[in-house]
Amino acid sequence: MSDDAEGLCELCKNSCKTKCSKCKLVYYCSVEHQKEHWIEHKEHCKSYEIRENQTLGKFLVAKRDLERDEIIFVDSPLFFGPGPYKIEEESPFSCVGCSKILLDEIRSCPECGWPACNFDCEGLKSPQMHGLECQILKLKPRKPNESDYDHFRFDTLIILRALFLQKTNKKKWDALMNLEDHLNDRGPNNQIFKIVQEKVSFIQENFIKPLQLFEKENGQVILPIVSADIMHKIYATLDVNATEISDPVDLFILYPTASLIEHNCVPNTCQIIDENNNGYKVTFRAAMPIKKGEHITSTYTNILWGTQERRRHLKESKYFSCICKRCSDPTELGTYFSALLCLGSDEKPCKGIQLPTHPTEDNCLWMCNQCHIKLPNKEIIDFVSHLNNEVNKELEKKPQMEALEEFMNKLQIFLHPNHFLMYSVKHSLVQLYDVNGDIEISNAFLEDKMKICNEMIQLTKKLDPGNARLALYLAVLLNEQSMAKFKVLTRCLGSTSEELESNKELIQEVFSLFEENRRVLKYEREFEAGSKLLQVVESNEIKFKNWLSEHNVII
Ligand SMILES: C[S@@+](CC[C@H](N)C(=O)[O-])C[C@H]1O[C@@H](n2cnc3c(N)ncnc32)[C@H](O)[C@@H]1O
Repeated sequence: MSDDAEGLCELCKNSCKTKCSKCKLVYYCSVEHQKEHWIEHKEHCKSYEIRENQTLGKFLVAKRDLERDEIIFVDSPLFFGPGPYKIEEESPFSCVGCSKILLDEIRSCPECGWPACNFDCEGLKSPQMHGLECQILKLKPRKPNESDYDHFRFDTLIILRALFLQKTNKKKWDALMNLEDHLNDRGPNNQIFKIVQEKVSFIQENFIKPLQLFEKENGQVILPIVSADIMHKIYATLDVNATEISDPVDLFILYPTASLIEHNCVPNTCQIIDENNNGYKVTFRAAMPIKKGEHITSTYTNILWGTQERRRHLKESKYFSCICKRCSDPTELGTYFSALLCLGSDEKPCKGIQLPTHPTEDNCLWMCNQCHIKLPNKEIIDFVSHLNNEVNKELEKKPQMEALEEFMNKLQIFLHPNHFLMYSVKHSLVQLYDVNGDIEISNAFLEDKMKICNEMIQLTKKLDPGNARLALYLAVLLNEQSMAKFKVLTRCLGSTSEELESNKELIQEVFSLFEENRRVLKYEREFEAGSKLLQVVESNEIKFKNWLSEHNVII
């Protein structure tokens, strides 16, 4: 890449203008000099660097300004496998070789007998998948009356795959051993330690003991390090660092570089995992411009939860207290995503807003911004958790529009219109406000729909300005808004071309919404839900264009 700046060629130190196109940080006077210098430069050819401090441990920082959408890095897994906690007797088995769900005929690995999609599935031989663990699995005798689910313990596979790294890839093993594990936070008395201990005992009894017997009989050591401690460490490392995917299969994937990215409740990167025969490589892109020196962040929690819920989840699962800008601000960056309405008292009714006084302090008081009445945190937590259950129950019923509207009206007595529970109800509701159905709808109805869509669009953009996590949510809203505005056009205008011409602004707005939606779905289109939604958006756009041309509107 060339720009106006000049620098010295990394090899010959002559002045030149061409930069390394990958890291864009160093200059080369010629392709030859770049090639010659590659072995030395390779290690540093990155647009980020790893730093470390007391609070965060290791983290990534931009070495130069990064543009929105720019790829920051592509990471290959250290290893991956079925989730280590899941044993669901009702769910179908997946192939031990390629992880494909086995819905039809179940075949078996010819060596160990574990479920497989086909005898010649490539994953059965692959050392990253089943190739190595097979030699241990086949040593486990099947007990009389043991059910398939008790015998084929898919939850243990990922631990065996991790243990094999000590043998097959020292660099990956060292990387695994060096990741944060928070083992000190998982003392013998806590719940997670007990759950893991049960699994470790199972692995030791059923796989390690037979393995060690085999090793003794054959005078060879297959796996030198197999202690309970090392297994606890692997479980803990997975809990803190692994990326979980559930579609199309449930997998835990551990990445060496992605594991170092720090958490932020407003992430500045988005990640895409390539699930198509590419060994689950992950690509991290800048979701917004990132300035040189800024931290590169991702999110470990659900950004559609309120601050209390996110912080509790992070504390329990990742062992740290988030103090990001969103968590530190009682209004959550002006979104009021956790705000409640103050009811005041019989004598003094109040229409103020209840907010946490110090959101990053556990158990802080909540205070009304008008009457200043204070409420204990516990009371708020219990109340919101009760409402949360009610919302889940209501949405599970897949209610009709009127029922959901009634439910929302009850909720809005207590909750700020932007509260996260209102968000999930309204997001469902706007999709039920059907503008193209058989029932004739009123103008007021259309106005309501557009108002809610607009508020929700603005709110979603504030919560996730880079579309790093909420692209699908935003795309649904943009689509609903475009269809509502389209309906308005068909309504408020007659069918003469002059009348339509006079409403060019609205036509332009509909086009802008379609265009924005295609941008928002740019990366989501790779996945089933995103590609389906994009098809809907594109077909709506065609309908709109056809309608315009039927009415002789020149765009
Ligand atoms: C996936 S690891 C990230 C890499 C880790 N910092 C390391 O040194 O290996 C997650 C851990 O990093 C730390 N961490 C990440 N984001 C943080 C944040 N925003 N505030 C405090 N600690 C954070 C926590 O210890 C967390 O459990």
